[in-house]
Amino acid sequence: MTDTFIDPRNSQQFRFVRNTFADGVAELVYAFDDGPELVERVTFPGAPAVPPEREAALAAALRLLHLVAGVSYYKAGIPAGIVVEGQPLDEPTARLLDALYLHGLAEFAYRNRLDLRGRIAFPFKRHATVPATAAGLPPRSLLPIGGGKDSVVAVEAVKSIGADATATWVGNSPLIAECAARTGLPTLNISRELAPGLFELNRLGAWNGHIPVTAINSVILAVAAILYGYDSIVFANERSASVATLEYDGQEVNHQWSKGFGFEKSLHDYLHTHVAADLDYCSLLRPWSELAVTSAFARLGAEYFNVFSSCNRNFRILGPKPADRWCGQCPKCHFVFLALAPFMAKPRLLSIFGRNLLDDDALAGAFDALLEYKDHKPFECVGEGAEARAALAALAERPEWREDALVARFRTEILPQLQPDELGLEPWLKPGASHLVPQRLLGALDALG
Ligand SMILES: CC(=O)N[C@H]1[C@@H](OP(=O)(O)OP(=O)(O)OC[C@H]2O[C@@H](n3ccc(=O)[nH]c3=O)[C@H](O)[C@@H]2O)O[C@H](CO)[C@@H](O)[C@@H]1O[C@H](C)C(=O)N[C@@H](C)C(=O)N[C@@H](CCC(=O)O)C(=O)O
Ligand SMILES: Nc1ncnc2c1ncn2[C@@H]1O[C@H](COP(=O)(O)OP(=O)(O)OP(=O)(O)O)[C@@H](O)[C@H]1O
Repeated sequence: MTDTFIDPRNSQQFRFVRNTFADGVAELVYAFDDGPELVERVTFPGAPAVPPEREAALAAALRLLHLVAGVSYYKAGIPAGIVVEGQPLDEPTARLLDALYLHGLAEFAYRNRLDLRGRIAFPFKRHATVPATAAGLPPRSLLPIGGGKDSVVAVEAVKSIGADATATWVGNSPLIAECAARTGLPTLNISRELAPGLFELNRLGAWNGHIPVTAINSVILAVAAILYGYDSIVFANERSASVATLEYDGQEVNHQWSKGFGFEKSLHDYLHTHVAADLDYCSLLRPWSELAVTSAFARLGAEYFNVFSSCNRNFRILGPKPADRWCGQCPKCHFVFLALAPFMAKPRLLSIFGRNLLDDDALAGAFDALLEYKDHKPFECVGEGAEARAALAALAERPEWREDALVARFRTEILPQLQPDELGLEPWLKPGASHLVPQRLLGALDALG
């Protein structure tokens, strides 16, 4: 092993070296060729010793975490070779990872003009895997909190049926901590420290870009569920997250790929067969569009209006964070402002954002992209173009909004080009059929209807 980093774009192999777990700290170790080790640490506070019937599940969840979290490091070099030290993977594990790395890095590949098709192939040995058994997990849920409207809506729905649940988040965001405290639920904060070597590799000119962070958070929560004893992990990923940002050269690029239903179903099934038969993974908001979620948030979220934020710039590890909770400049701020506007009193919305984003001519291009007018949807966690158009069409009819610069522009320039029967708000408020919410929590799903 050498001790100096070189540009990983010249490497031949990405190696999953080992993972260890002691005193509540998981160490996930990677390397390019025989270069320095990259060590990510995830700390589970006050982790108890697991009972014997959960040991196999914990080992399987930690191994999966090692494999999934590797995507942050693999992307730095994308070498042709992938080596997994230790016990060979079985075919279903390799397939899960192939899909995650290919689709979860699709935006990264598109923006760096790379083609990862045919390049990512996790090695596996064909052998029969003994299916995971039940780990004796008690009936309580981990509710991930992201600081924004989606998790608030899911939390309030779960609270409404009195289910036993813990508000959980990964990382050290004070904003998320404040939202979690506001839920009134018990809380669990898991720390995650990326390998410092990744930033050194970035300085050396490594490939860089977006990664499927929800997949990583999901598997961190799977480890937590086994460790602390929870039978379900209940995310707040809406239906709209499954819709691609753009398509090119016969493939879809979805900024939110690991928030989509395809990944949810794959991980749900994998956890049952390979980790613990009694561990459920689902998204409570899966049947709902972004507009249905903002409508529910306007109804259920008043307690959070002065603490929540959907602006992802708050959650940077390195880059500058906004002075206020909403930067007002990113697509996420623009979309959430627009999606809340039909459901919230205008003065309330302006007090949350500090200004009227729809009365700012300079933002015309930004809102056009949200509408998929002259541009594709931005690479951000935003709803479908059609729901953005429905929201603006609704505002165009409201006296308090219709004269604001961008609403007036929409009325005169864009609306005449659209089909009136495709602009209704109501269809967006109806649930879709697909979800994986377990029986015990179905009442929470009903609470949103
Ligand atoms: C907060 C954020 O949006 N960050 C994205 C941004 O990174 P930036 O350089 O501006 O800041 P940092 O977050 O401090 O990242 C520093 C470097 O570390 C890499 N990195 C970070 C976390 C991680 O888990 N793995 C990593 O490798 C990162 O690449 C930087 O080099 O731009 C980056 C490049 O496009 C994005 O990768 C950063 O995104 C974060 C991983 C992140 O947490 N983003 C979520 C807010 C996010 O995008 N969520 C999506 C869900 C996507 C999914 O499929 O799960 C969403 O809400 O739609
Ligand atoms: N740091 C985190 N730790 C654990 N879960 C997270 C974290 N960040 C986001 N999540 C979860 O990932 C899912 C997607 O995040 P997303 O940012 O869309 O949700 P949100 O912050 O609740 O709402 P918004 O769309 O308003 O930002 C949600 O279930 C959220 O709780």
